Order: sequence, then C-alpha cells, then structure tokens
Amino acid sequence: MTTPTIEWTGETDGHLRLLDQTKLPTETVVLDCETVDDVWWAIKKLSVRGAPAIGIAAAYGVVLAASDSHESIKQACDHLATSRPTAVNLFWALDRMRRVADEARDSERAERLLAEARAIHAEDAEQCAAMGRYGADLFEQTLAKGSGILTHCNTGALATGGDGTALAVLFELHRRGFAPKVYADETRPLLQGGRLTMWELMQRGVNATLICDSMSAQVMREGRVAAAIVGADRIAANGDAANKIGTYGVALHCRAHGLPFYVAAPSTTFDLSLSSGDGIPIEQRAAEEITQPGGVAVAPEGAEVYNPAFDVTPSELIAGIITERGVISPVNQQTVAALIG
Ligand SMILES: CSC[C@@H](O)[C@@H](O)C(=O)COP(=O)(O)O
Repeated sequence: MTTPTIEWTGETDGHLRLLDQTKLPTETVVLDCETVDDVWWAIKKLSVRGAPAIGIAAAYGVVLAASDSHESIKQACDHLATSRPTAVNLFWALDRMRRVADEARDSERAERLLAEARAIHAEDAEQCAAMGRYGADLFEQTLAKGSGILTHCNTGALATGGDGTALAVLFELHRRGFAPKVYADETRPLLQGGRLTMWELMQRGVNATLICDSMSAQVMREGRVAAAIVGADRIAANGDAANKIGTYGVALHCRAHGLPFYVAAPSTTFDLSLSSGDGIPIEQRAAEEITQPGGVAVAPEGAEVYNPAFDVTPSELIAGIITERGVISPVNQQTVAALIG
C-alpha cells in the first residue's frame, strides 16, 4: 500500500493525514485533519476505522490540541472519546494521552504528547507483526497448505498501524508459501470486506474470493473453508468478543460445520473491567446506511430500521484468540487472565 493509512506530518506544529477509507477502492483521497474536530469527524464517519487505527488516530488528534492549555487538552480527549463507543482501543489510547498530559510540564507537553502518539502507532505495528507470526504458526500446524479461510470485515493495514490483526495472519501465511484461499465476506451494510479487504488482498497477490455475508454457511457446507478468522473491537475478561455485525453468525456457522473460529486481536483490545460481553456498548448507526447504501434508496421511505454496527460472539464459540503475546486457547476467564491480566 503506497498511501499510509495514518500519517503525522512534521513536528508538534504538524497535522494528521488519513487515507479516506470511505472513498476506497475507487478513489485514493487523503484527508488532512488540522483540528481535533476534524479527527472526531474522520472517526465518526469511518474515514479512519478498525479498532487499533481509531486509537492511533485519536492519539494524534490529541496532539492537534497539544499547544493549548492543559484544560483544553483534557477537553480534546473527552471529545474524541465520544466519536465511537465500541472499540476499546480508542479509550485505551486516550487514557495514555491523558496520563502524559497530566504528568508533563507545560514547556514539554506538546513534544511528549507527539512522542506518545508515535509510540502508540509504532507499538501497534509491532503487535501486528507478532500476531501474524503466532497466527501463521498455528495455522501451519493445524490446517493443510492451500486451505480456504473465511474472514469478515476489514482487519488489515487499513484497520491498524501495521499489517493488521486477522489479515496479518493471512498475509504472513501468504509470505510463507502456505497459499491460503481467502473468502472475504462483503460485510453489510458498509462493505468493509468488499471494498477494503478485497482491495488489500488483491494488492498483495493473495488468492481472494468475495462472497455476500449470507453465503458463508453454504461456502462451509461445500467444504470450501477449513477455518474462519476475524478481528475484534473489544474483548471481555471471559473472552466474549465484539466485532463487526455478522461475526457472531460466522462463528455459529463454524460451530455447525465443526470448523475452528479464531479471533486475532492485540492486548489493547481487551477490556478486563467487563466480566462478559453483555457489558460491551454496541454502536447504533444511522438508518440510511441500510435504506440508502451509496445514496441509492433500496427501502420504502420511512422504513423502520435497526442498525447495530457490532455483535458479540460468546467465548465458547471461539477456538483461540491470537494476540501479540501468544494464542489463548481454550478461551475462558482463566486463560485470558493468564496472558493478558
Ligand atoms: C483490526 S480491526 C478489528 C475490528 O475493528 C474490525 O473487525 C471491525 O469490526 C471494524 O469495524 P469498523 O466499523 O469498520 O470500524
């Protein structure tokens, strides 16, 4: 990928440049964010999206207020925290930025905040690489070379500061010559799979096939896939995992067909303050995303709509969670605490 997903230009007086993901794959547009509110909107309307990428963008967003008063920086953190509710990486990154703002002297605050945002970005890239290695080791040991693997939503370089979470595993398998055949769910209603995952897989030469979300059970029944792997936006202490709407259905289909269902997520996606997935806040999005996809009306005017952006997969359906620290398997409160707690 030639245009970076997230890039800070210059030093403390610089600004944030985001690859506008609402325009992909047909247009490559860079969004210049010069104010905290620009970043808030970019997150809200999914110009930047994916749990780790949201956290990184928000951290740089705080730097845009770094030369203001300490009080204004805290207000910037509070404002950015209202952009989207589900991905815990957003709140984790803002907590890190708040801590630095509180500790730093006035004269050094801007430099320290920029250094912290850069560190959050760089650490995520390293975590992606580690997840890629752990996941590829696991799949090489348990699946036949050339296996079909299903994925949902977009979990690649567009969603993180590095190569991705679930997609990092698939990229690493591709690099190792395992030749995975990837089935990408289109991911209704905003088509992150069709628009973004297919774009990333095809750019890297991975064998990729696009399917509608409603086809995954049939694809499994026909024996086309041997496993599924997805990302996560928030994982509770017992391993219940929230991810893009439709993920829970994929996990149930895997269970019905005796296939392993894996989640790949960095430690920054765990929220150990929640005992189960029941406490994870689920973002509700605008009705128009369903009634007028791409601005074209496909439902009667005034149709009532329910549009949750995420669902929760119970830990008992998850064969393993691939993290940068290793693989959690089986998935339960004890095994999560042993690696993440
Ligand atoms: C590495 S990304 C993991 C998740 O953030 C991803 O699967 C997902 O659900 C993204 O949802 P989105 O609404 O596009 O931000």
